[in-house]
Amino acid sequence: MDQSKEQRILNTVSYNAIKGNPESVLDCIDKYCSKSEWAMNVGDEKGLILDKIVEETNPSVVLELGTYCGYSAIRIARLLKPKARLLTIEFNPEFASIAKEIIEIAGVNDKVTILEGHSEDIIPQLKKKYEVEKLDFVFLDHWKERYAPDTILLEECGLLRKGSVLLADNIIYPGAPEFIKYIRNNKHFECTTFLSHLEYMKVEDAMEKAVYLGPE
Ligand SMILES: CCCNc1ncnc2c1ncn2[C@@H]1O[C@H](/C=C/CNC(=O)c2cc(-c3ccc(F)cc3)cc(O)c2O)[C@@H](O)[C@H]1O
Ligand SMILES: [Mg+2]
Repeated sequence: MDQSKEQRILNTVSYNAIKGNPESVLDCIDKYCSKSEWAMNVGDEKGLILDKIVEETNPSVVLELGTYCGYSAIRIARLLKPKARLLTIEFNPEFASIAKEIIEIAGVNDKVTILEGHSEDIIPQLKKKYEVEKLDFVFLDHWKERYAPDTILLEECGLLRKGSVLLADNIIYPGAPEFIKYIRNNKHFECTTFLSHLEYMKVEDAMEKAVYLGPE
C-alpha cells in the first residue's frame, strides 16, 4: 500500500533534517509542504506569530489540541525554558506515531508528551492523571467546531487561571465561527486578532489570542 502524505513528511525530515536541530526540522517541513505537498502545519508565517506569543507568555505548562505531524509542538517546545513542558493531544494513531518520531528527530521529546485520544476525553484527566494544576498557554489547532466546546471544557475543569493565554489557528480559513462568537462576546476573555495567511498559500487567515481574565 503506498505511503500517506504524513509518512512522506516523516521520510523527508528523517532524510534531510539535522538531528537534534528543531529549526532544521521546521525548515525541512516548510520546504516540503510549500514545494511538494501542502499540509496543515501552522507554517512559517503564522509560526512567527506563535513564536512571539509563546516568548511573551514564557509558559511553564502548555497544552496543544491537534498534534498532527508535530510541527507546532516542535515550534513551541524549542522556545520553552528548561523545566517547562508541552502536552499535545492527538486522536489519530498514525499521526501520533509520526509526530512522535518527528519530535524525536527535532530533539525536543524531553519537553513534549503526546496524549493519544480525543480532547474531550483527555482534558478532564489532565489534573489527576497528568498532574496539571493550571495551563499557562493553550494552542488550538484541531477540529474547528471543537474550539468552543473544548474551551468551555477547559474552564469547567478549572484548568485556566487569570492570564492563561489561548491561541487559536485558522479563525478565517477554514474558520471557527462558533469559537469567535463565543470568545469575543465573553467578558472573561480579552481577545486580539493576528492577521496572516494560510500556511504555504496567499489566502488570508488569522489567529485569535484570548487571555483568560478569571472566573469573576
Ligand atoms: C472529536 C474531535 C475533536 N477532538 C480531537 N482530539 C484530538 N485530536 C483531534 C481532535 N480533532 C482533530 N484532531 C486531530 O487534530 C488534527 C486536525 C486538525 C484540523 N485542522 C484543520 O482542519 C485545518 C485545515 C486547514 C485547511 C485550509 C485550507 C484548505 F483548503 C484545507 C484545509 C488548515 C489548517 O491550518 C488546519 O488546522 C489532526 O491531526 C486530527 O487527527
Ligand atoms: Mg491549523
